Amino acid sequence: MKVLKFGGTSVGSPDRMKKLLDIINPAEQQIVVLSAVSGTTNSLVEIGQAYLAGDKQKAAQLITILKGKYEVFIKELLETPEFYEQGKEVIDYHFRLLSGLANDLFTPIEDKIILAQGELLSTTLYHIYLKEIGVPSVLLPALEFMKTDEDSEPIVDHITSQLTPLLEKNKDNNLFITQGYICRNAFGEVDNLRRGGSDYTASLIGAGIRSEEVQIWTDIDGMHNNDPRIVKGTKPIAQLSFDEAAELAYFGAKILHPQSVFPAQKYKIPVRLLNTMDPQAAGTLITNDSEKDRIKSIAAKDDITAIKIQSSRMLLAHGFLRRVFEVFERYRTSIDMITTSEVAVSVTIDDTTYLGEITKELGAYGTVDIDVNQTIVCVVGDFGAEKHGYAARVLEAIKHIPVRMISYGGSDHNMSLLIKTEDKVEALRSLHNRLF
Ligand SMILES: Nc1ncnc2c1ncn2[C@@H]1O[C@H](COP(=O)(O)OP(=O)(O)O)[C@@H](O)[C@H]1O
Ligand SMILES: N[C@@H](CC(=O)OP(=O)(O)O)C(=O)O
Repeated sequence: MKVLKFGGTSVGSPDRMKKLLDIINPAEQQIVVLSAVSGTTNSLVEIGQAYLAGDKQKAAQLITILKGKYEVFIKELLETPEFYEQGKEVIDYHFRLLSGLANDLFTPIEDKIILAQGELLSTTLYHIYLKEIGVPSVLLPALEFMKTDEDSEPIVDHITSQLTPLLEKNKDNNLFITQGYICRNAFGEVDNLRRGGSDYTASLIGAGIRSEEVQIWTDIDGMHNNDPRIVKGTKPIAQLSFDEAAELAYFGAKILHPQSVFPAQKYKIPVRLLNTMDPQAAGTLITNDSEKDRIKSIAAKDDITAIKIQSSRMLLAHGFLRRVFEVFERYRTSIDMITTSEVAVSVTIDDTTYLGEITKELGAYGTVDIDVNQTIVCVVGDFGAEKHGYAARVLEAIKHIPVRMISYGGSDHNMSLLIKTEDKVEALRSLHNRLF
């Protein structure tokens, strides 16, 4: 069975939703994972923020605006009065729930319930649309099988044990629709897999049911060799290894949720990135194989903070780095890049929630310098220890840009450079012109 995920842009209008059937083949067994209609999750985030700030009036205004958009949406999606009424009831139910939260004590638990409404709406409305046009489908509630543990890690075995009987119960059906992004956490509360998490849902389901293939359908024909929002003339990459795709997704290629690669990689399930607007385009195939000896793509990740700890005590000392890293571990802050010299170590982080505490504790080991507004530019390809010339080509391409850190050799696929965010556009364009 294949798993097909359609992102917010692919279900972003009634017309787009209707066109999904050009891609979905109701004669073949498949699980279709839908995101929320584009823009919805952003609006839900704002509604939650208004409630958290105690501004019920603003929350009510935002709810009215969003509800208005859905009222227009179902008018175009559902043409017969009977199914339009069903759509209207669904909208009324979800928006009553959103408004009703004004009467509760508002905590992050209620906030997560708000965020879940986007995917619940899109999947239920699509299910009604399929009924209207006579295409049989089964709506699978993701909250029954998608679960995370105490460390917020999804539990693939839980998906297998909960989803398999649901599929078995409906084995005469071909088409299954379910929500991306949403899950239950270890306490049984409604939660989510973080922004952009529907890709992750698709990959987790793929792993859970040992699917033959996971397809991520979006608004572009696969992973491009640079960020198409910044650089002109980017091109799709036909094939990537799981490791290369993971590096690109983690370092900013928005087309793929960073964690979505791992479940597919673990269970060796091919992932295809495909374009809803051009279904015939080849897209990108992600498997264990990849074209060798080539620079594949460039990505960039903003909002990076660099921290340098300088200490003569580091000279010839063992255990220094462990003590430094323990500080980050205590504050559950992950490190992206590391470079060391004999008297200093520099690391980068993107989560600055505990920056103050971390800086204070690191102060016990040496002088601490912080640089904000940094960007990691990541060049991905196949350049293992035996290859030569790649680092030189990369550095030559950005020789006019100040580089704060360079990381090379951590894996065979990645060379990362830390630069000021203000230099990012020039760096991406210059690398593109020189490397491709
Ligand atoms: N290297 C890249 N290759 C392809 N798309 C990229 C890349 N970097 C950024 N993007 C952006 O990712 C967008 C698709 O991702 P996303 O917004 O998450 O889609 P969806 O709404 O379908 O989930 C594209 O429109 C493109 O602008
Ligand atoms: N709706 C969620 C989950 C998601 O994956 O969306 P998209 O597929 O549009 O990136 C979000 O906006 O974060």
